[in-house]
Amino acid sequence: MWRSWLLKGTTCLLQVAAPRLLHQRHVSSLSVRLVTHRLLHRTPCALHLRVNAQSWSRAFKKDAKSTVEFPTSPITVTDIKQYLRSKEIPFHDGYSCLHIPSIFVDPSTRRDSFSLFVDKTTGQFLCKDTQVEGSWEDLQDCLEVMQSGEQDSLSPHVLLGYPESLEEQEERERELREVQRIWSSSAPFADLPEDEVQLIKAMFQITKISNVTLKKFGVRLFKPTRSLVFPWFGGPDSSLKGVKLLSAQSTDAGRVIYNEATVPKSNSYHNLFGLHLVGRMDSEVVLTGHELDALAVSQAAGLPSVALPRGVSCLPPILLPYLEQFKRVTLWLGGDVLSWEASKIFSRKLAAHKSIVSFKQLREDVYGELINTDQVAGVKWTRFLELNRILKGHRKGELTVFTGPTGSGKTTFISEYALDLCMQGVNTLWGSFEINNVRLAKIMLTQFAMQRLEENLEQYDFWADKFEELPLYFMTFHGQQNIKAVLDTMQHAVYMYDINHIVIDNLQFMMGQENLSVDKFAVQDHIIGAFRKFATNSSCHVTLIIHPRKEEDGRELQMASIFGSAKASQEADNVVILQEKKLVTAPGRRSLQVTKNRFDGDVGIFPLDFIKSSLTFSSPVKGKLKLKKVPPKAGNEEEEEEVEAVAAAGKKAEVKKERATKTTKTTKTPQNTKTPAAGGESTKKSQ
Ligand SMILES: Nc1ncnc2c1ncn2[C@@H]1O[C@H](COP(=O)(O)OP(=O)(O)OP(=O)(O)O)[C@@H](O)[C@H]1O
Repeated sequence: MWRSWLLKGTTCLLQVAAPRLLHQRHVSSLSVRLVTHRLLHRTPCALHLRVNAQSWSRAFKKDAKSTVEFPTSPITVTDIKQYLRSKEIPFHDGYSCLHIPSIFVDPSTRRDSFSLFVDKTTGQFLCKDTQVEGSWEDLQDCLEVMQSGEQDSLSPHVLLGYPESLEEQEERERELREVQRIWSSSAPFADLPEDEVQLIKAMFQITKISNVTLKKFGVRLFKPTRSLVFPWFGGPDSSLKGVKLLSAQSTDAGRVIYNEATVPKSNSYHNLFGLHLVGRMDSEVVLTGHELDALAVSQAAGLPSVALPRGVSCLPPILLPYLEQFKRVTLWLGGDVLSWEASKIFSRKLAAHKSIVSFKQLREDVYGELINTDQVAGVKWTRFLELNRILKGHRKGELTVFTGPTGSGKTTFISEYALDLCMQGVNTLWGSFEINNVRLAKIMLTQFAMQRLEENLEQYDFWADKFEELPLYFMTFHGQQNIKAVLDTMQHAVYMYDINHIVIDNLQFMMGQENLSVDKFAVQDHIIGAFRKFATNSSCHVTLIIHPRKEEDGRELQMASIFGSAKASQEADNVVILQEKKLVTAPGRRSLQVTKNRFDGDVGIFPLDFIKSSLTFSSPVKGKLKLKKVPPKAGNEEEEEEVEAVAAAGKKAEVKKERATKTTKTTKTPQNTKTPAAGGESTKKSQ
């Protein structure tokens, strides 16, 4: 029964998959709507984690965390090929990488002659034999050094130009010890009594997964927290590099909540779970969003299967070399719209042609949209319910133009608006040209913690640790910028981090570099048009803040206050205005007006009250709070429950405080309130 479902799903998908283009890999999305849910009777938890370019395993250079630099010399595959030819380096043209002989392995001991992979989009390289990785510039330097010294190979340590700081080294060693500690205190399923095995399987809704499959993938049980432990074996010696812990908890409402935690931390957890089981000659693989799905596929279909480290949220390019050997990659990510969209984005990265589609491909997408109308409407805000009522949600590929009077709080509002989405897993990139990233991050952190951290400095690390987990990146630009440089950076970030939302604050900072002999509004129209095109082509939402071109005292802003021509207003999918009515009785009172909504045409306006202490515009959440749980740490289940309870109490106190500040300024929020992500963020639920 089980197997027949799987095969049915496979066949169905293969019928709708794109006709194979010459030299192209077959990338298909399995119709999980038909399969996975029934297969395991469970829906894996959503992953809301961040990946950045840091690699735990790399022995050298680390990127500045969460900042996206302008790629100094955007590279093309033609440039890379030309360079390699000029150096007489042979290469194979792969799907997403060029393969060259590794220069870090002595030619006489090379196991695989083409084990160094150069990413066709970024030029970044990875040697699979030695794990050495670096930028295109690094590779060129290495090749120059090698050829000028007439050497056959280089030491893998040649790139140790950026030694780890003592702190980094200590952190890495601490993590390694933690990995070993968890692993050695975890039990293989074969060593557990059968009744306990059954209980655990029921908890994770994997009763059909056999002990043999669990053993094959090395899955163990960490008894103190009853978490499943998924190992990360990597490197040339397939050694243990990290672990992922998955725990399941039942709620009073009878739902199951899955939490996961990784060591090392999520931003350097680059594991394709199950990769160590893939043979060198395998030419087909199923790529799943969750470890348990990889087990199910392997058991039911007997196909090599690997799981992404962070589910559908991203496919880090650093993993692409490991997928190069496969002629067919089947994406099995989930049946919801988010997963469908991720499948499309990932398949582009894996080689599907960007500009050719047939209705055969579209047909499944159209069907998906028809049966998932709510998800098609986009990610809902948890702090701005009125915005959901009007705009229905935040959708990929759209352009939102946002304006408001000078100094009215545009940046402050959009910061909270974007933070809300980011807290729900929308990978977000900020281009803040007016205020620097430290100030912006401070505003966001205050909004995240919903309190003045200046007065609660002892809580700083707690909130900063949680904040660091958000999939949030910042461009490092400041002041006037050239639009092309900004667009190149955006493109790079979408490729590297699967960015879904880009905020540009604000358009005026791109105007200065353009040709001023041309009409100013023509320039503005041109820039809006460029962002529009980017949003559509990259399936990424762009929120563009624009200063109004004219403000008249006492008069509300309208669409015509922003745009130079009707053409520009046509480009935007949504137009949102922060209206400011200066009332003596309520000086902070603003209204948010939606004057254009291409999705379903609904427009409207609603009031916003500003809470100065937390820099938030969202209305305090009424009733019982739903709070996100802290990812489990070994042995702290009790503490976790306590944290939740304290969090709820802390939040109530905060709301009370806001009311109380009107009469007195002496009330303080409780000290040492270990509040996890608050602000009405809903608990991750299994569906
Ligand atoms: N509703 C409000 N009431 C009072 N102060 C506010 C309100 N919203 C924001 N502020 C404060 O006003 C200042 C300016 O806010 P912000 O920088 O967000 O405005 P802006 O519209 O982006 O400004 P600009 O027009 O210069 O780009 C900040 O100190 C912010 O904390």
